[in-house]
Amino acid sequence: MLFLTPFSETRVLKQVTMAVPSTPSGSKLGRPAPFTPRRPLSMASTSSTSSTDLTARIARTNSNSSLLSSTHKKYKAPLSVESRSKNFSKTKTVLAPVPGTPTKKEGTTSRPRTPVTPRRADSPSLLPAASEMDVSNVDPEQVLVDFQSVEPGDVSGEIDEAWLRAAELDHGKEDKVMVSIRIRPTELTSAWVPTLGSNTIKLDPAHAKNASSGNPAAAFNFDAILTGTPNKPIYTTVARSHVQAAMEGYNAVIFAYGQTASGKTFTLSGDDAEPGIIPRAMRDVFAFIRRTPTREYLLRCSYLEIYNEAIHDLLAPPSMAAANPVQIQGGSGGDVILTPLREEVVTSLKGVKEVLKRGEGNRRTACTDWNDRSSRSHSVFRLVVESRERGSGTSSDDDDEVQTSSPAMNGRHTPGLNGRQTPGLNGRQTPGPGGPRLQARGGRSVQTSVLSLIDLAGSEKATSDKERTREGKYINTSLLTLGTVIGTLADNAAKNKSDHVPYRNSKLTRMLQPSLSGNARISVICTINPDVNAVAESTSTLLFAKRIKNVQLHAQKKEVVDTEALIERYRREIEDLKKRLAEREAEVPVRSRRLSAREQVDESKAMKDLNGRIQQLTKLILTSQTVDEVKGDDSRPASPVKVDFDMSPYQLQQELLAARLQLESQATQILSLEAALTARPPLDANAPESDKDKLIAEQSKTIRELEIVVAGYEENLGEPLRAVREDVEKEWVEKYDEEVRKREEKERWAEVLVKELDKEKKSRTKLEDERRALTAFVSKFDSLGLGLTLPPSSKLMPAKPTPGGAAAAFAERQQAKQSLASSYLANVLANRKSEFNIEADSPMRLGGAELKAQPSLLEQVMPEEEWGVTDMSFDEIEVENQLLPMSESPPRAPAPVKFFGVQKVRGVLGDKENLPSV
Ligand SMILES: Nc1ncnc2c1ncn2[C@@H]1O[C@H](COP(=O)(O)OP(=O)(O)OP(=O)(O)O)[C@@H](O)[C@H]1O
Repeated sequence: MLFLTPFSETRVLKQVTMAVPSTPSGSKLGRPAPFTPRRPLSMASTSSTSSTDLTARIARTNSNSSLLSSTHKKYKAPLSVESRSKNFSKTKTVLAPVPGTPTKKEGTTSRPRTPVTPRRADSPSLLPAASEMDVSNVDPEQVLVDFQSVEPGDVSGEIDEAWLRAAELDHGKEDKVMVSIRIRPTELTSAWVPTLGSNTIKLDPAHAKNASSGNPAAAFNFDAILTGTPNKPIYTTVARSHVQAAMEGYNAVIFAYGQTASGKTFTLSGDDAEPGIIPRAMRDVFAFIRRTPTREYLLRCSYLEIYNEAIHDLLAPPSMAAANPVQIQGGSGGDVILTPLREEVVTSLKGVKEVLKRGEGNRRTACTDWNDRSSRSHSVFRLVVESRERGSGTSSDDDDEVQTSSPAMNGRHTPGLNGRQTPGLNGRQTPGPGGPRLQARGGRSVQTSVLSLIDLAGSEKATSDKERTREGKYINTSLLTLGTVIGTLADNAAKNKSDHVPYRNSKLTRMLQPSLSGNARISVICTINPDVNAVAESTSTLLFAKRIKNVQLHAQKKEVVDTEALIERYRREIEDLKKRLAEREAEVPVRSRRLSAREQVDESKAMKDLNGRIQQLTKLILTSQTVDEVKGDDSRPASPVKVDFDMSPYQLQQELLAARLQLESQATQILSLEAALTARPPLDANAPESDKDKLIAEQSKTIRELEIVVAGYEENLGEPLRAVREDVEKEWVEKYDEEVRKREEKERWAEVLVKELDKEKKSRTKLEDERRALTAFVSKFDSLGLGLTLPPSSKLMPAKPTPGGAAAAFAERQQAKQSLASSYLANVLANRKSEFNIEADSPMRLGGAELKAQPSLLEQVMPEEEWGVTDMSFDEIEVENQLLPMSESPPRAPAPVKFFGVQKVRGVLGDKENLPSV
């Protein structure tokens, strides 16, 4: 059995590496993997080892293995001569030195620089550009594995039936992470004291001073404390039950955690002599299939590594892997999708070995101060297990039968054998995440689970090599994040909290998110180096182990059912139930006579249950059909792998949108149905027809009564109220119209008035100007001694001039004229008022008092001194008044006065100078 690089190859590599230490690509094989000096290559290479030494070491190894937990006390290490010599035939130390004791090679100031093993250059034999077993190139139906196809040689000959039964009971028992400690054997003094019976480990008090953290005296308790070199007891104790769980449909994760050189890779991968958990798990997978004749399996492997926070596909050709680093995407239901990640279908143990060998060859390892072949990356080997009940071979299980009986599939479901094509393959080399899957069909559901086997890179102190130090930083950071995530999860579980878990802080934790969140069975093997100089690191590892023990799990099986078959099953059940119900109902009259009251109640309850179940199934059918309608041609609802990855992003978006709309309309439909259900009359669905008729009659009666009430209201109460309302409305409409009319009139009146006032203002201004001119003229006239006074009663007497007489006459005449104008205006206003029908008490009233309240310019009498005259001939006033055209508006009245006055003066003066022009 070869899972790792054959020794012969390693030896060649050793020579090449040592000859050309600084040119990794100088190897003919293109794989300058560093030689592990402490690992003997073969018996021939251990000539310095005496047979006495060898015997002693074998004895010690066996005693180590006896330190296993009680479950495996009787384990007998099956070490081959080769493996014994490999592990224990060194001249001085068997094991690699550990951190804290980096025994650098004597006489060398620095060890030969050993770069990290580059990704292997393409070797045609090992790295086909595209594997034929790549899942994108095969029809899943043609590569199924079942109990008949498993080669007898692929099955472990060491299966212990008793243990298997125990494992079956054990693997799903607890919703806790299984945590085991493996102490690497040492020839030096061990700082740790394991108590295997109670599965505890504590620090030897003599070395307590070396502990940097925690309580040095505290004993740690775990699920198993493991010692020794043999890997088989390790596998059976920490991994087998989880492998079994994965085969039964649960996700399972097994990982090794510990400081560098503590034995993680040895535990996971092992070597030829001591195959580790991965090869043993693969053997067990086929053993499980062989003893499960009821199911058929599709097995897909992937292998990746996380190096310096980048994910590399170890199964892809290096050039392709380097160009396309694997990305993590969020999938449905909290899953993560790794893409592009090659998955290879395996049908035999040989196939798995090839895949493992290829992946191992591409891993990055390097010589560090503590480990000659230290893993510089976290490696994850994943086996996706899809299984389905085997068809019985009857026509109902055949694909063709399913096709004809499943219209919803529209012929697009994966066909079976006979050379039919898996849809979407068509030579595609890079399928979407996961590629084609096993289809649920013929009523046979598909279970899917993932078994992840993880070899973490080891935590370490700074090394003497810059490149290694850089890697170490990435390694330590991601391990630190893992610790934080575990710590938070444990804390959340212990205190019933839901604090944010920083999964996204590293690729490792992001990838492990679905498992760490609980949907997986997890087994952790914490490896420790018992050397006294590594106490601090070992304590840290034990504290991590303690924390992860508290993480709560709740792994669920993932099963995809064939909806068509399910619906058919429901339909059959409904038919059956209806038949039973009808039979019971037919018996009711006869039986009810025989049954007691109590029995009758039970009988009715039983019938109610039957009816309830029928309804439930009908609902399930409706739901399933709706899902199928949404998916169109899909037989696997709720499975993300049904997306056609050939579709453009736009098409996908359209599909998504359509699905969302469909969902929304369904949600609305559900709401309205629920509302209808709530509003439904409270009649039991099982009630006899007579009860239903009674209820309907009652409701009809109620409706009629309500109708009468409504009609009565109309007749008795409604009509008078309506009449009153109409009267009131009519009355108020009239009043309202009247008010509107009045208001409009008043507005018109106001407009006229404003115009009149405007006119008056203009004429007054004009008059004022004239008056000033005349005043000036009269004053001048008087100053010349030409003023005259007319005797009050004698019209015939000639005028006798007196000083200031003209001014006085003028003032008098002006006053008379003003009073005349005022009375004229009052007349006009009064006429207009009656014309516009303005009431005496109307607020719009502008004539009379209001008009007087606003003193007219005509009424403002010029002060006496301005005029300079106080007297004016009555005749003149009279004449002047006679000349006033009463029919005209007042502003025009002063014009003749002015004209008269000036003419008269001119007549007297005979067109003398200084008369103002007008
Ligand atoms: N239980 C064991 N019995 C015998 N040899 C062991 C055991 N554990 C580890 N070794 C040896 O110790 C050396 C270092 O082990 P390994 O490479 O597995 O350590 P590691 O923890 O994976 O280190 P790193 O993190 O640096 O990769 C190897 O030579 C391995 O063979």
